[in-house]
Amino acid sequence: MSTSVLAEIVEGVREDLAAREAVTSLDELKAMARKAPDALDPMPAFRAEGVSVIAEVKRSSPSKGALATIDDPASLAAEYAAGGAATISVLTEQRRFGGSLDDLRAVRGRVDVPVLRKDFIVTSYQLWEARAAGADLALLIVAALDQPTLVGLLERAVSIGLTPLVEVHDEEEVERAVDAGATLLGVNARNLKTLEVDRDTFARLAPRIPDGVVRVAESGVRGPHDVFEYAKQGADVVLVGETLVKGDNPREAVADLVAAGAHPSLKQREVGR
Ligand SMILES: O=C(O)c1ccccc1NCC(=O)[C@H](O)[C@H](O)COP(=O)(O)O
Repeated sequence: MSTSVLAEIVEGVREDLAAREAVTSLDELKAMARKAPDALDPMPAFRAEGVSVIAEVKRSSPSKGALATIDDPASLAAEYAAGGAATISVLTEQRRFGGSLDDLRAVRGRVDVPVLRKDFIVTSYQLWEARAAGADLALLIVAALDQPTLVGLLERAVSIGLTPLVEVHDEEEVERAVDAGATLLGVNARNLKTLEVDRDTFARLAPRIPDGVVRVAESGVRGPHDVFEYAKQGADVVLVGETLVKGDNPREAVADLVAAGAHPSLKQREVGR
């Protein structure tokens, strides 16, 4: 994917957003968000012993096309939670990932753990939408935002109770995320130009993330071995999509990842806490 494909995705997101804005005003959305149950804080679990797992509801992707037929996202999320997932990520982008806010609402209605809105968020309207749908976290992708917009969205997210997960792909973006005040920082191993996954990206960038910032390793986790490796490199959290939706026992698959991240030999690792 070239950067222009990211721009293409964001263009589609903006078109879909304009259609929703024509139906629901920002004031109406804010009123709905204020009626939502208080947001859950994912950070205590992320800072606890062992590596936390964010398990993703992912129907399809630009890199792989259709991944799985997910008839009941809430049941899938419930299986993830039963396996020990600390947070459920729901891809809500429709055109390339086949997701929706309906998926997020369904998941929210079923699980007790925090829920992440995973999307290409470019305006505060989408943050209010996330909160109104019951999300507890929202993704902010540094590559999709200029610095003032990143700072503004991060502050807005926090002010309405959402925990922002700030996603980076390279050294410069780490600096921008930290300058913006990120406390939960995701290193995505998927290169946005080629769509290829390079699992060494996390090891390269992790030393640049200050202590106290929670480090999330995103993308390309094939199984327990990758969780173990990311943990050794300092990951506090892993975010896993494809491997879980393509497997036949999501509860067991999540439990295996959680167990790998809690391996006794990891006790001495340095973590960004
Ligand atoms: O998954 C893609 O192809 C993709 C392409 C362009 C931008 C984002 C993309 N994925 C979003 C994600 O960050 C992943 O869904 C998430 O990290 C889980 O990755 P994986 O475990 O490799 O499915």
